[in-house]
Amino acid sequence: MAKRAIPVVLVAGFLGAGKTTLLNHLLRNNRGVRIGVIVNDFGAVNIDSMMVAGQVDSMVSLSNGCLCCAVDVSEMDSMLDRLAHPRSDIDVIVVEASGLAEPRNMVRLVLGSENPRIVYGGLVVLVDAVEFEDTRAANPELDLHVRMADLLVLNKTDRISEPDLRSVLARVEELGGRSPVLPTAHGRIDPRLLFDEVTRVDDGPRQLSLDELLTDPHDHDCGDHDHLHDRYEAVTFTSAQPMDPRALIRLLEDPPPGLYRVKGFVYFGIPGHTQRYTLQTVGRQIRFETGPWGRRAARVTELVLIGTGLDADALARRMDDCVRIHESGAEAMTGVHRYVVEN
Ligand SMILES: Nc1nc2c(ncn2[C@@H]2O[C@H](COP(=O)(O)OP(=O)(O)OP(=O)(O)O)[C@@H](O)[C@H]2O)c(=O)[nH]1
Repeated sequence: MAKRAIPVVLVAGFLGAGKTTLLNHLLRNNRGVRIGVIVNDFGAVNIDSMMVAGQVDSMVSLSNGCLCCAVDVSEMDSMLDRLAHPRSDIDVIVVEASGLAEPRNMVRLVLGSENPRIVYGGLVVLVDAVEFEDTRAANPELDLHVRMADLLVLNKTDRISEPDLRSVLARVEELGGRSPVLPTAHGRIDPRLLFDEVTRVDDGPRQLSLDELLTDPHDHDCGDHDHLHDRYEAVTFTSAQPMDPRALIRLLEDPPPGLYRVKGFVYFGIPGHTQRYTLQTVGRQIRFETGPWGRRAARVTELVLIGTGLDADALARRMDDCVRIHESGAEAMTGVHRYVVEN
Protein backbone atom coordinates (compact mmCIF):
# COMPACT_ATOMS: atom_id res chain seq x y z
CA MET A 1 0.00 0.00 0.00
CA ALA A 2 1.33 3.48 -0.85
CA LYS A 3 2.46 5.42 2.18
CA ARG A 4 0.53 8.52 3.07
CA ALA A 5 2.36 11.77 2.29
CA ILE A 6 3.90 13.39 5.37
CA PRO A 7 2.42 16.80 6.20
CA VAL A 8 4.97 19.55 6.76
CA VAL A 9 3.73 22.11 9.29
CA LEU A 10 5.59 25.41 9.32
CA VAL A 11 5.75 27.34 12.60
CA ALA A 12 6.73 30.99 12.29
CA GLY A 13 6.45 34.10 14.43
CA PHE A 14 8.52 37.02 15.56
CA LEU A 15 11.47 36.61 17.94
CA GLY A 16 10.32 35.34 21.30
CA ALA A 17 6.67 34.79 20.30
CA GLY A 18 6.80 31.24 21.68
CA LYS A 19 7.69 29.00 18.72
CA THR A 20 10.05 26.73 20.65
CA THR A 21 7.58 26.60 23.54
CA LEU A 22 4.85 25.44 21.15
CA LEU A 23 7.16 22.90 19.55
CA ASN A 24 8.11 21.45 22.92
CA HIS A 25 4.43 21.25 23.79
CA LEU A 26 3.76 19.29 20.58
CA LEU A 27 6.67 16.93 21.29
CA ARG A 28 5.44 16.26 24.81
CA ASN A 29 1.85 15.76 23.68
CA ASN A 30 2.44 13.90 20.45
CA ARG A 31 -0.11 11.14 21.26
CA GLY A 32 1.97 8.56 19.52
CA VAL A 33 2.46 10.69 16.42
CA ARG A 34 6.10 10.55 15.34
CA ILE A 35 7.21 14.11 14.79
CA GLY A 36 10.22 14.99 12.71
CA VAL A 37 11.51 18.41 13.63
CA ILE A 38 13.58 20.93 11.75
CA VAL A 39 14.85 23.77 13.89
CA ASN A 40 17.44 26.45 13.58
CA ASP A 41 18.81 25.89 17.00
CA PHE A 42 19.04 22.59 18.79
CA GLY A 43 19.65 24.07 22.17
CA ALA A 44 16.16 25.12 23.11
CA VAL A 45 14.31 22.01 21.99
CA ASN A 46 13.48 19.75 24.85
CA ILE A 47 15.09 16.54 23.73
CA ASP A 48 17.19 15.91 26.81
CA SER A 49 14.70 13.57 28.43
CA MET A 50 14.21 11.56 25.25
CA MET A 51 16.66 8.80 24.44
CA VAL A 52 19.10 9.89 21.82
CA ALA A 53 19.90 6.88 19.69
CA GLY A 54 22.49 8.30 17.39
CA GLN A 55 23.72 11.42 15.74
CA VAL A 56 24.62 11.89 12.10
CA ASP A 57 25.81 15.28 10.96
CA SER A 58 23.21 17.73 12.13
CA MET A 59 20.52 15.12 12.62
CA VAL A 60 19.67 13.37 15.83
CA SER A 61 17.67 10.19 15.74
CA LEU A 62 15.52 9.57 18.79
CA SER A 63 14.29 6.22 19.94
CA ASN A 64 10.65 7.29 19.73
CA GLY A 65 11.05 8.20 16.08
CA CYS A 66 11.58 11.94 16.40
CA LEU A 67 14.37 13.43 14.41
CA CYS A 68 15.75 16.86 14.98
CA CYS A 69 18.05 18.80 12.76
CA ALA A 70 19.78 22.10 13.15
CA VAL A 71 19.64 23.89 9.84
CA ASP A 72 19.12 27.18 8.21
CA VAL A 73 16.30 27.61 5.72
CA SER A 74 18.51 27.09 2.68
CA GLU A 75 19.16 23.53 3.86
CA MET A 76 15.52 22.83 4.48
CA ASP A 77 14.88 21.08 1.18
CA SER A 78 17.50 18.42 1.72
CA MET A 79 16.46 18.03 5.36
CA LEU A 80 12.87 17.42 4.28
CA ASP A 81 14.10 14.77 1.87
CA ARG A 82 16.06 13.10 4.61
CA LEU A 83 13.19 13.12 7.06
CA ALA A 84 10.77 11.83 4.44
CA HIS A 85 12.96 9.10 2.95
CA PRO A 86 11.05 5.98 1.88
CA ARG A 87 11.85 4.01 5.04
CA SER A 88 11.05 6.92 7.34
CA ASP A 89 8.53 6.20 10.09
CA ILE A 90 7.83 9.90 10.65
CA ASP A 91 4.14 10.87 10.61
CA VAL A 92 4.49 14.64 10.47
CA ILE A 93 7.31 17.14 10.09
CA VAL A 94 7.28 20.40 12.03
CA VAL A 95 9.62 23.17 10.94
CA GLU A 96 10.37 25.94 13.38
CA ALA A 97 11.40 29.02 11.46
CA SER A 98 13.90 31.41 12.97
CA GLY A 99 12.24 34.49 14.42
CA LEU A 100 13.47 36.55 11.50
CA ALA A 101 12.70 34.08 8.73
CA GLU A 102 10.46 35.04 5.84
CA PRO A 103 7.61 32.49 5.98
CA ARG A 104 6.74 33.06 2.32
CA ASN A 105 10.01 31.39 1.24
CA MET A 106 9.37 28.38 3.41
CA VAL A 107 5.80 28.01 2.15
CA ARG A 108 7.05 28.21 -1.45
CA LEU A 109 9.71 25.66 -0.75
CA VAL A 110 7.26 23.12 0.65
CA LEU A 111 4.57 23.74 -1.97
CA GLY A 112 7.17 23.62 -4.74
CA SER A 113 8.91 20.52 -3.43
CA GLU A 114 9.23 17.72 -5.92
CA ASN A 115 9.30 15.15 -3.16
CA PRO A 116 6.05 13.18 -3.52
CA ARG A 117 6.31 11.98 0.07
CA ILE A 118 5.68 15.39 1.60
CA VAL A 119 2.62 17.58 1.53
CA TYR A 120 2.02 21.10 2.80
CA GLY A 121 0.62 20.92 6.32
CA GLY A 122 -0.07 24.61 6.92
CA LEU A 123 1.63 27.78 8.11
CA VAL A 124 1.12 28.47 11.81
CA VAL A 125 2.09 31.99 12.83
CA LEU A 126 2.55 32.75 16.51
CA VAL A 127 1.77 36.23 17.74
CA ASP A 128 2.94 37.55 21.11
CA ALA A 129 -0.25 39.07 22.55
CA VAL A 130 1.72 41.44 24.78
CA GLU A 131 4.24 42.71 22.27
CA PHE A 132 2.29 42.56 19.03
CA GLU A 133 1.34 46.23 18.65
CA ASP A 134 4.86 47.49 19.42
CA THR A 135 6.54 44.84 17.32
CA ARG A 136 4.42 45.49 14.25
CA ALA A 137 5.01 49.22 14.54
CA ALA A 138 8.75 48.56 14.34
CA ASN A 139 8.48 45.66 11.85
CA PRO A 140 5.66 46.31 9.38
CA GLU A 141 6.40 43.05 7.54
CA LEU A 142 4.82 41.28 10.50
CA ASP A 143 1.37 42.21 9.19
CA LEU A 144 2.16 40.33 5.99
CA HIS A 145 3.15 37.24 7.93
CA VAL A 146 -0.12 37.38 9.84
CA ARG A 147 -2.03 37.70 6.55
CA MET A 148 -0.29 34.65 5.12
CA ALA A 149 -1.00 32.39 8.07
CA ASP A 150 -3.30 29.40 7.77
CA LEU A 151 -3.61 29.36 11.55
CA LEU A 152 -2.83 32.19 13.95
CA VAL A 153 -1.86 31.37 17.51
CA LEU A 154 -2.25 34.37 19.80
CA ASN A 155 0.18 33.38 22.54
CA LYS A 156 1.02 34.69 26.04
CA THR A 157 -2.60 35.43 26.87
CA ASP A 158 -1.67 34.79 30.51
CA ARG A 159 0.31 38.03 30.49
CA ILE A 160 -2.37 40.41 29.30
CA SER A 161 -5.52 41.95 30.75
CA GLU A 162 -8.91 40.96 29.41
CA PRO A 163 -9.59 44.30 27.64
CA ASP A 164 -6.12 44.33 26.06
CA LEU A 165 -6.60 40.74 24.95
CA ARG A 166 -9.90 41.64 23.29
CA SER A 167 -8.28 44.51 21.45
CA VAL A 168 -5.23 42.55 20.21
CA LEU A 169 -7.50 39.65 19.25
CA ALA A 170 -9.67 42.00 17.19
CA ARG A 171 -6.56 43.38 15.49
CA VAL A 172 -5.15 39.94 14.68
CA GLU A 173 -8.55 38.76 13.40
CA GLU A 174 -8.81 41.83 11.20
CA LEU A 175 -5.33 41.34 9.75
CA GLY A 176 -5.72 37.59 9.42
CA GLY A 177 -8.83 37.81 7.27
CA ARG A 178 -10.60 34.50 7.51
CA SER A 179 -7.78 32.56 9.12
CA PRO A 180 -8.68 31.01 12.45
CA VAL A 181 -7.17 32.68 15.52
CA LEU A 182 -6.45 30.58 18.58
CA PRO A 183 -5.73 32.47 21.82
CA THR A 184 -3.46 30.42 24.07
CA ALA A 185 -0.79 30.47 26.75
CA HIS A 186 2.56 28.66 26.56
CA GLY A 187 1.75 27.43 23.06
CA ARG A 188 -0.61 24.80 24.42
CA ILE A 189 -2.67 24.15 21.36
CA ASP A 190 -4.35 20.84 20.75
CA PRO A 191 -1.98 18.87 18.48
CA ARG A 192 -5.00 17.33 16.74
CA LEU A 193 -5.63 20.68 15.15
CA LEU A 194 -2.33 20.38 13.30
CA PHE A 195 -2.10 16.67 12.57
CA ASP A 196 -4.05 13.47 12.79
CA GLU A 197 -3.59 10.87 15.45
CA VAL A 198 -2.22 7.60 14.13
CA THR A 199 -3.34 4.09 14.91
CA ARG A 200 -0.49 1.66 15.31
CA VAL A 201 -0.65 -2.06 15.80
CA ASP A 202 -0.51 -2.66 19.52
CA ASP A 203 1.67 -5.53 20.62
CA GLY A 204 -0.03 -6.41 23.84
CA PRO A 205 0.25 -5.16 27.41
CA ARG A 206 3.11 -2.80 27.98
CA GLN A 207 4.50 -0.20 30.28
CA LEU A 208 3.72 3.46 29.74
CA SER A 209 5.82 4.72 26.87
CA LEU A 210 8.24 7.55 27.24
CA ASP A 211 5.86 9.69 25.19
CA GLU A 212 3.06 9.06 27.62
CA LEU A 213 5.28 9.76 30.60
CA LEU A 214 6.37 13.00 29.02
CA THR A 215 2.84 14.16 28.26
CA ASP A 216 2.57 17.68 29.58
CA PRO A 217 0.97 17.53 33.04
CA HIS A 218 -0.41 21.04 32.55
CA ASP A 219 -2.80 19.62 30.00
CA HIS A 220 -4.41 17.41 32.59
CA ASP A 221 -4.23 19.27 35.85
CA CYS A 222 -7.27 21.47 35.55
CA GLY A 223 -9.76 18.67 36.10
CA ASP A 224 -11.43 19.37 32.79
CA HIS A 225 -10.26 16.87 30.25
CA ASP A 226 -12.16 18.54 27.48
CA HIS A 227 -10.73 21.98 27.94
CA LEU A 228 -8.41 21.65 24.98
CA HIS A 229 -11.27 20.57 22.77
CA ASP A 230 -13.17 23.74 23.53
CA ARG A 231 -10.77 25.77 21.47
CA TYR A 232 -11.60 24.20 18.18
CA GLU A 233 -14.63 22.61 16.66
CA ALA A 234 -15.01 19.69 14.30
CA VAL A 235 -18.09 19.42 12.13
CA THR A 236 -18.81 16.06 10.51
CA PHE A 237 -20.66 15.85 7.23
CA THR A 238 -21.95 12.66 5.63
CA SER A 239 -24.05 12.28 2.51
CA ALA A 240 -25.13 9.25 0.52
CA GLN A 241 -26.23 11.62 -2.25
CA PRO A 242 -23.44 12.59 -4.69
CA MET A 243 -21.84 15.99 -4.24
CA ASP A 244 -22.00 18.90 -6.67
CA PRO A 245 -18.37 19.52 -7.71
CA ARG A 246 -18.87 23.20 -8.50
CA ALA A 247 -20.64 23.96 -5.23
CA LEU A 248 -18.02 22.09 -3.20
CA ILE A 249 -15.16 23.90 -4.91
CA ARG A 250 -16.90 27.24 -4.31
CA LEU A 251 -17.08 26.44 -0.61
CA LEU A 252 -13.46 25.30 -0.43
CA GLU A 253 -12.17 28.34 -2.33
CA ASP A 254 -14.26 30.71 -0.25
CA PRO A 255 -14.32 29.00 3.13
CA PRO A 256 -16.29 30.32 6.08
CA PRO A 257 -14.26 32.26 8.69
CA GLY A 258 -12.33 30.05 11.08
CA LEU A 259 -12.21 26.93 8.88
CA TYR A 260 -8.70 25.46 9.03
CA ARG A 261 -8.79 21.88 7.77
CA VAL A 262 -11.12 19.66 5.79
CA LYS A 263 -10.42 15.97 5.35
CA GLY A 264 -12.24 12.89 4.18
CA PHE A 265 -13.73 11.28 1.08
CA VAL A 266 -15.99 12.71 -1.58
CA TYR A 267 -18.33 10.90 -3.95
CA PHE A 268 -19.29 12.93 -7.03
CA GLY A 269 -20.91 10.03 -8.88
CA ILE A 270 -20.49 11.64 -12.29
CA PRO A 271 -19.96 9.10 -15.09
CA GLY A 272 -16.23 8.68 -15.59
CA HIS A 273 -15.57 10.25 -12.17
CA THR A 274 -17.16 7.82 -9.78
CA GLN A 275 -13.91 6.92 -8.02
CA ARG A 276 -13.13 7.97 -4.45
CA TYR A 277 -11.80 11.52 -4.12
CA THR A 278 -9.76 11.93 -0.96
CA LEU A 279 -9.85 15.57 0.10
CA GLN A 280 -7.36 17.34 2.37
CA THR A 281 -7.32 21.09 2.82
CA VAL A 282 -5.15 23.25 5.06
CA GLY A 283 -5.96 26.93 5.07
CA ARG A 284 -6.37 27.81 1.40
CA GLN A 285 -4.48 24.78 0.08
CA ILE A 286 -6.82 22.26 -1.49
CA ARG A 287 -5.73 18.76 -2.49
CA PHE A 288 -7.64 15.85 -3.96
CA GLU A 289 -6.29 12.39 -4.60
CA THR A 290 -8.25 9.80 -6.52
CA GLY A 291 -8.40 6.12 -5.76
CA PRO A 292 -10.67 3.10 -5.74
CA TRP A 293 -13.36 2.56 -3.15
CA GLY A 294 -12.76 -0.45 -0.96
CA ARG A 295 -14.59 -3.55 -2.15
CA ARG A 296 -17.39 -3.20 0.33
CA ALA A 297 -17.15 0.53 0.95
CA ALA A 298 -20.34 2.48 0.41
CA ARG A 299 -20.17 5.33 -2.07
CA VAL A 300 -20.68 8.14 0.41
CA THR A 301 -19.14 11.50 1.14
CA GLU A 302 -17.65 11.72 4.61
CA LEU A 303 -15.87 14.89 5.61
CA VAL A 304 -14.60 16.37 8.85
CA LEU A 305 -14.30 20.16 8.91
CA ILE A 306 -12.08 21.57 11.65
CA GLY A 307 -11.56 25.14 12.76
CA THR A 308 -11.97 27.70 15.49
CA GLY A 309 -14.96 29.95 16.06
CA LEU A 310 -16.94 28.08 13.40
CA ASP A 311 -20.67 28.60 13.10
CA ALA A 312 -21.40 24.87 12.99
CA ASP A 313 -25.03 25.25 11.87
CA ALA A 314 -24.17 27.66 9.07
CA LEU A 315 -21.35 25.38 7.93
CA ALA A 316 -23.62 22.34 7.96
CA ARG A 317 -26.15 24.27 5.84
CA ARG A 318 -23.42 25.24 3.35
CA MET A 319 -22.37 21.61 3.12
CA ASP A 320 -25.98 20.53 2.58
CA ASP A 321 -26.12 23.00 -0.30
CA CYS A 322 -23.22 21.13 -1.91
CA VAL A 323 -25.27 17.99 -2.32
CA ARG A 324 -25.99 17.53 -6.03
CA ILE A 325 -29.56 18.18 -7.03
CA HIS A 326 -29.21 18.34 -10.81
CA GLU A 327 -27.45 15.96 -13.17
CA SER A 328 -23.99 17.23 -14.12
CA GLY A 329 -21.65 16.24 -16.90
CA ALA A 330 -17.91 15.68 -16.79
CA GLU A 331 -17.31 19.40 -17.44
CA ALA A 332 -18.48 20.12 -13.89
CA MET A 333 -15.35 18.30 -12.65
CA THR A 334 -12.91 20.84 -14.14
CA GLY A 335 -12.68 22.80 -10.89
CA VAL A 336 -11.96 19.66 -8.89
CA HIS A 337 -9.32 18.44 -11.31
CA ARG A 338 -7.32 21.63 -10.87
CA TYR A 339 -6.62 20.35 -7.36
CA VAL A 340 -6.06 16.67 -8.07
CA VAL A 341 -2.57 15.50 -7.19
CA GLU A 342 -1.24 12.37 -8.86
CA ASN A 343 -0.32 9.72 -6.36
N1 LIG B 1 4.23 34.04 30.30
C1 LIG B 1 4.40 33.37 29.16
N2 LIG B 1 5.64 33.14 28.69
C2 LIG B 1 5.78 32.45 27.53
C3 LIG B 1 4.67 31.99 26.80
N3 LIG B 1 5.12 31.38 25.68
C4 LIG B 1 6.47 31.45 25.73
N4 LIG B 1 6.87 32.10 26.83
C5 LIG B 1 8.24 32.44 27.22
O1 LIG B 1 8.72 33.39 26.27
C6 LIG B 1 10.11 33.18 26.01
C7 LIG B 1 10.32 33.01 24.51
O2 LIG B 1 9.69 31.79 24.14
P1 LIG B 1 10.27 30.88 22.97
O3 LIG B 1 9.39 29.70 22.86
O4 LIG B 1 11.72 30.64 23.17
O5 LIG B 1 10.07 31.85 21.75
P2 LIG B 1 10.61 31.68 20.25
O6 LIG B 1 9.57 32.24 19.37
O7 LIG B 1 11.04 30.29 20.01
O8 LIG B 1 11.87 32.64 20.30
P3 LIG B 1 13.04 32.83 19.19
O9 LIG B 1 13.61 31.48 18.93
O10 LIG B 1 13.99 33.76 19.86
O11 LIG B 1 12.44 33.45 18.00
C8 LIG B 1 10.52 32.00 26.84
O12 LIG B 1 11.07 32.47 28.03
C9 LIG B 1 9.21 31.27 27.11
O13 LIG B 1 9.24 30.53 28.31
C10 LIG B 1 3.35 32.27 27.32
O14 LIG B 1 2.32 31.95 26.71
N5 LIG B 1 3.29 32.97 28.49
